[in-house]
Amino acid sequence: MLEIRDLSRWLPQEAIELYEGQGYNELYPPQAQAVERGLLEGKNMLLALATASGKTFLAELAMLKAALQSKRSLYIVPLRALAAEKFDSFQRFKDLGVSVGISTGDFDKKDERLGRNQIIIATSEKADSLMRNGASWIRDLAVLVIDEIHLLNDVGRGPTLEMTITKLRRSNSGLQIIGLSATVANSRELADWLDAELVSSDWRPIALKEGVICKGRLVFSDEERALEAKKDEKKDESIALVRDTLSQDAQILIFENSRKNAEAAAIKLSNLIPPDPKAETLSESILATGESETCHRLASCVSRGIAFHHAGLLPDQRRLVEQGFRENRIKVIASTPTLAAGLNLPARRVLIKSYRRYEYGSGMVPIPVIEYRQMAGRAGRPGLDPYGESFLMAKDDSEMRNLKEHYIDGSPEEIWSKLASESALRTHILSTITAGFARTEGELKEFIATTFYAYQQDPWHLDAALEKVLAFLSDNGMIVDSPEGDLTPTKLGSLVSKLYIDPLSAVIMLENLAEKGGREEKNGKEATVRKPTDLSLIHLITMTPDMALLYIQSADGWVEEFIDLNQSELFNEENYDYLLREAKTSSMLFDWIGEVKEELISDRYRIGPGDIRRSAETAEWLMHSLAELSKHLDLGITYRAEQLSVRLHYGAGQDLLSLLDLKGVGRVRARKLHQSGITNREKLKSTDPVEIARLLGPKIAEKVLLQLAREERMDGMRSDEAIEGYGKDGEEEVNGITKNQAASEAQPPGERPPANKTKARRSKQGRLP
Ligand SMILES: Nc1ncnc2c1ncn2[C@@H]1O[C@H](COP(=O)(O)OP(=O)(O)OP(=O)(O)O)[C@@H](O)[C@H]1O
Repeated sequence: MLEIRDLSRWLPQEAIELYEGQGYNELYPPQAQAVERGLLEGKNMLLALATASGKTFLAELAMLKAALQSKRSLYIVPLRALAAEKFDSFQRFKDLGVSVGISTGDFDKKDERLGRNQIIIATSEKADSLMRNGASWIRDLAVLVIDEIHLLNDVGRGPTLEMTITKLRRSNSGLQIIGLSATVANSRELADWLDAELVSSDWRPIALKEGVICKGRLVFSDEERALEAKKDEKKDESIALVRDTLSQDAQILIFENSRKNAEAAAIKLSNLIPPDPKAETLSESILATGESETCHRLASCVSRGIAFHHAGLLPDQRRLVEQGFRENRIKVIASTPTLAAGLNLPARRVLIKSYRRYEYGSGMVPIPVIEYRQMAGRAGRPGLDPYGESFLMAKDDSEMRNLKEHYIDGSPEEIWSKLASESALRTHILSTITAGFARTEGELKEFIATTFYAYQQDPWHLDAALEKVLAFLSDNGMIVDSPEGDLTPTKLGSLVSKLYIDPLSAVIMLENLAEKGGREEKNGKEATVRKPTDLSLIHLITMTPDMALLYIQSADGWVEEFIDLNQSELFNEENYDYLLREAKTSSMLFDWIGEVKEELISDRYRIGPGDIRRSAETAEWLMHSLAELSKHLDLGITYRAEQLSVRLHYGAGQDLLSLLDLKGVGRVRARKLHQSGITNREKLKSTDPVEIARLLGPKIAEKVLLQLAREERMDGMRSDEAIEGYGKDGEEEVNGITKNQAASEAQPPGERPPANKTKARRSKQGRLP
């Protein structure tokens, strides 16, 4: 047994007291094992432990020890929501004099200042982009923590994570790597790749009883209980389970396999429970986040202590639901599996309503055991529950036996590197070359040989793909590939890598712009050479593999009409199915910048407000990239594309641009000012503060006036940082428009709906090398 105070060998008394103050007395057995195996002596560690078994605490110890020796740590997480959760949690280290930074935003920034912190939290995409953009501190790390490292197995996120780890290991000598993982079948292999000690265990601080609900029974391996169901609950036993849970004054998380089912389940359950005064204020806070139908539905459920949770919600809405559940104001959450991915949100009970999930191209498929465990492992709140219970649902005894055998008694799967995909290689090979990790083909192969992919399987599989990717990069002017095997990045290659876009996206943008301009000559016809319109530029970015497109549904007949009407503004897309999806997505983005109300967009395109924001963020980032490409290649659309990028950020019209980057003034308030004749900043500065307060309300008005006063003072002496990257070609300064500084949360590709699918479709179009 190892007590917290025994850690004084490595950590100062204040750190020990901080944990003791939180109620920690002794280390959990796997934690003690990790310390005994050298966690605090700089050893690399792979901690393959059960959900909620205290992995983060071990990472904290290693990072604190480094910080107190003035060394820096990087903590990589898969999701922005998780980054925010860790950032909030690590704030308590401030009392020890340890500063914590977070970076999840713009992909083409160096974020040099972040290096002043001793602990830095970033998503894997952001860490990758920081390396591409040459942040110096990222080559001076003592500890690297990789949360959810088993995501190396994920087609979307895995390759970026794998390349980021490989590069960080190469550029930081003496780096201590700590991988936090779910239990996986080949954890030994992963540990060996990392040169790490393996601590693997199923130990949990709270016992977990795993069962199956079948025909009115709760069946566990050692006992069986009857589930009391009312007559009308026989068809849906989940209702009986929720009622039973609520009668014990406990909370339950229900995992559904689609957003629709999650919402339907919450609505159905909320009809069973009377309004709860404790949840009323929370419901009001949710209503204040938006006006969409989804928001109203959520607020109505929450008023009865029930919620749904999925990626179609706005981040604020998700946060309120999570917080409400932690504070026990919400008793039931019906969620898609997003909630299982690492958020610290335990409940007494977990119900996995369907073990099947829809997968594009394969139909309904059973979820992996790893995923089942992540969901089931949310059951049981340390210190609060005597034990946790999780349930699967079976329609008959045979299904029950299968579920028991496969999920409850079965072993988790192995994880496999997903690096070999051509689209992943295209972007990562370019960044490997531009960031100086490989200057020749030989060095590139040597670099690849240090990846998890090469550790698991013979890298010759990669050779053919590598050749193709190098040919693509060289044919498209991103690298110079000499006959001697030297690989030199071009200016274009470096720019594309720094912008953090798929090289194929850049090629699609550049080829289409060139074609449009040259159409007259190319076809030998009397066609007018048109200047791309705003819609053209929006369509152009939706043609790239970096943009996740909306799907076409049966009610979308209008999209064909949209295409016919706007034919002259759309670029040439050979595949009609893609054209339909691109047109639908472009139309949605066009509505967004045309200030169409969010709830109308939600209804028209049948997407959640969270989806609108995510699409807009991705579009903003791609449009900014287009502007940068234009700036460097003199394409003549820099100014327009940059303005469009800002409009995509705010979802607002061109005429509001000079008002939009005032903090607290969104598109609605900016329009209000504009309609009252205050059409720009100068006019705002000369408006009577009383009038501003009347239009914006006193609080926002005060904020705005303060900003204006600060601006006056700063006039003429804007800091270099504030205008970084701007005014380089003179264009940007025409209207005094400043950089959209608020656009700091561009969407990491890993959080978009499966980019690999969008990428795959491009190869079908024959655009790949
Ligand atoms: N030794 C300990 N004594 C008391 N509480 C602890 C101890 N270690 C961790 N905890 C608490 O247990 C909870 C779960 O810990 P933690 O979040 O570190 O688990 P995890 O394994 O990282 O979870 P996840 O699988 O969700 O990533 C936290 O509330 C944490 O404060």
